Amino acid sequence: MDENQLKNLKTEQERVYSIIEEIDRKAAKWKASSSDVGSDALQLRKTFWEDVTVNFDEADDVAETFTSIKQQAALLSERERTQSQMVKQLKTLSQLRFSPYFGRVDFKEVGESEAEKIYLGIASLMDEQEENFLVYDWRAPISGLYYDYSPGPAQYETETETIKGEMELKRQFVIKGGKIKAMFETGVTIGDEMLQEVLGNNADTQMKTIVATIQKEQNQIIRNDSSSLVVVQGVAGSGKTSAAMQRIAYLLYRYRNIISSENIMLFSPNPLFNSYVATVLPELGEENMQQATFQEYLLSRFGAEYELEDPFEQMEYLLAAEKDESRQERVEGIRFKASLEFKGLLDRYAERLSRDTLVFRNLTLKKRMIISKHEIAHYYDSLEKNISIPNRIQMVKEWLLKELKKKAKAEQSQEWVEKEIQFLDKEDYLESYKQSQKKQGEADDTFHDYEREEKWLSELVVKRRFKPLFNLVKKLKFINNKAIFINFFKDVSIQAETTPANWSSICDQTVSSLERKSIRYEDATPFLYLQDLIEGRKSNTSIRHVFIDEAQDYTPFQFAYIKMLFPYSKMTLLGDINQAIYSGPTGAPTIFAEAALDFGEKETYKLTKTYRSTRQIVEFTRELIKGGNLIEPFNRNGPKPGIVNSCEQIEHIRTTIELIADLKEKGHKNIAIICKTAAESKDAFESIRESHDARLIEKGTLTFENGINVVPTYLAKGIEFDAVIIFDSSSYTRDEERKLLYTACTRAMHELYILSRGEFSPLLTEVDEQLYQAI
Ligand SMILES: Nc1ncnc2c1ncn2[C@@H]1O[C@H](COP(=O)(O)OP(=O)(O)OP(=O)(O)O)[C@@H](O)[C@H]1O
Repeated sequence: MDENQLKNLKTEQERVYSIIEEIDRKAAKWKASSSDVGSDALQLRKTFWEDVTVNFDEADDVAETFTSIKQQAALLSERERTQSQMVKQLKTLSQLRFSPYFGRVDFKEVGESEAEKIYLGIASLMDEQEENFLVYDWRAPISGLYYDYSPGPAQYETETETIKGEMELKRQFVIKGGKIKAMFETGVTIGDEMLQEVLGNNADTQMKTIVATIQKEQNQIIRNDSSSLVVVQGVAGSGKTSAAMQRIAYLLYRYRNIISSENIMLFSPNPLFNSYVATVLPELGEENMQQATFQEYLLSRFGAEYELEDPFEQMEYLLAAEKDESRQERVEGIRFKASLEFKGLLDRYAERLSRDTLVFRNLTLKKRMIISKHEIAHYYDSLEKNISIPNRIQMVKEWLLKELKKKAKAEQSQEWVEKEIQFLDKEDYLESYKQSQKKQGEADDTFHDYEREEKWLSELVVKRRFKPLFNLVKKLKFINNKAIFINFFKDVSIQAETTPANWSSICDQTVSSLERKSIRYEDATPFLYLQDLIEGRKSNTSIRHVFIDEAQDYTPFQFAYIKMLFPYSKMTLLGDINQAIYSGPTGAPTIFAEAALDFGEKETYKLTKTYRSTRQIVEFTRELIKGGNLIEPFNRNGPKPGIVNSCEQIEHIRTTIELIADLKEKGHKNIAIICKTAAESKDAFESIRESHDARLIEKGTLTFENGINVVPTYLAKGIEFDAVIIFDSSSYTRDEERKLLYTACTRAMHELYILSRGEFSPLLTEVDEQLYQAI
């Protein structure tokens, strides 16, 4: 370091110290007022009832009591809210105290004589007078300069105008515990040195924030606030998930008075992924968004009534099943059912249904018919055909509720009711007595006590018995959606141009599985779509922004359905067509099909630079896919991938065990043995468990832990490991398994090894031998 650099470092460190002093001053002040608010809230809770005027004597008094309670509750909740905001602010202050900022730009605005020094951190910090920013939030408009420009002419947008000027300096810091550990002047891209340092670290079971090193092209995605649909097609490891997480943080900041974390929804690829990204937003001082897998949504809709296949089971079938006629039919079915043409067929069918009748279910009680499906159909058919199906359904519902009430009343005199009264609890008798006493005071006193109680009890018995029926009707379960869906497949006359030639066999397959109450993954979304066309579903208005990660795994049909569920939401899709492991074995269209993305204002971004893996791993993995030469590695070095071609089973296991020991020895904390299927994973796990403390990851697993994880590819999606061992390349033989192998290999950050239990995969034979080491 030369003298000048030393001087700069000293000045910057002094500034850090002065910032920490300010943070401490603020923290002390806030702590004091937070404990005031805290004790206020505590006191309020303690004395809640003392300050409330409680009087139930007259109607007016009751109203007054109610208002008084409401006021007191509002006061308490306001204090509690302030208190929780203060706790949050104190937490942010303590994060800032550890590392107040990571970047600085000196920007001289046109017309100004001096450049302003802009320091960027995870949150803003004002000076004591609350006049000047000591640190700018990385999401503030002015902070855009840091991500988008190198020293020279630069500009940023505020809500109303473009501010132009000259960037005189751009500097990066690594500050830990209030000490500057490193400081670089940076050029066009944000510090290679800093990225080297970040990316060279061990993989973690939790994703990290990247705010200090966001790249220009990622920044555009993060800060796009004009498009209704943002589509990111980025290669493996290009920072799609990272960009999504920082984008959420950005939107929460940019629209902080309009949206909060509850208004943002992230569809993630598997339950493990939820925990993988769980700490990113809290690290940035924000709360986590809503998060679910699409399968979780489907399950919540189908409930326990059906056996619902998940995408993993579907894939396991496709990978393992013999290539016979039945598999071929299923493949063609999956392909067609993924398409918008198929959705069009369901629309046509629903249109036809609106002129026809629907299929209903009998309403029965203990096998006794209460209202038959024919009666329901009769009422439904009597309604005007030009009323929409969902509206007619609502009318049927109202009618059924009334009918049920009548039936329930008539039921009270039945013999079974009297019998059942004898089995009621003591509490019920007591309650009937109380009710009867209450009634005694009222005008009509035609009953004797006994009769009054008896009446009340028989009402109770019938009400309890009828309750499930009322619930069923309220949930529209009187519609036989399964039969309506089956009828669609039975009527093969409804066809599109793209309907496969063997459509009628596909339909037979579908019907037979539906009749067993088993819903295949490819049928789940179409089933719900048709159900929603019939029942009419209230769209979700609270979600304002939907993110879909690993978007390539969604079909155009599923995306259209998601759009229907969230009609008022903006969407951000992030995916990589080369990792489309579900559509790989079937050739089904993905969300990236042009028609699927026909959507208002759309912006598409392509990310071709990859950050996760070393240059050597990227140079190897990109050979596995078509068009891989466009993938640009980040220049970080490591050993070339190793390929071990062992044939014997015993030798294969011995090599795996030794390799894991080697990787552990080298200090890798997070090692994955990636397998093609769940069965292979089990097998691999059994083979190594005696020698190594490993963990088998299955679809029910909720978190990754550091150590040795044995995992099928589809559960390793979106996640990364220090070192990856592909357990058996010989199981990837078909071209359609290319994406699966590519996805598995691209999980590696520092080291990649490929083992084979027999001949190594033909998909690897085309790879240039220079790019790997044969071991
Ligand atoms: N700008 C950046 N600064 C620092 N690290 C980055 C940056 N961009 C990406 N990374 C790192 O690269 C790795 C891959 O990022 P991420 O998982 O977001 O990529 P992805 O495109 O979603 O990958 P995949 O599609 O393979 O799952 C992560 O370790 C992430 O922290």
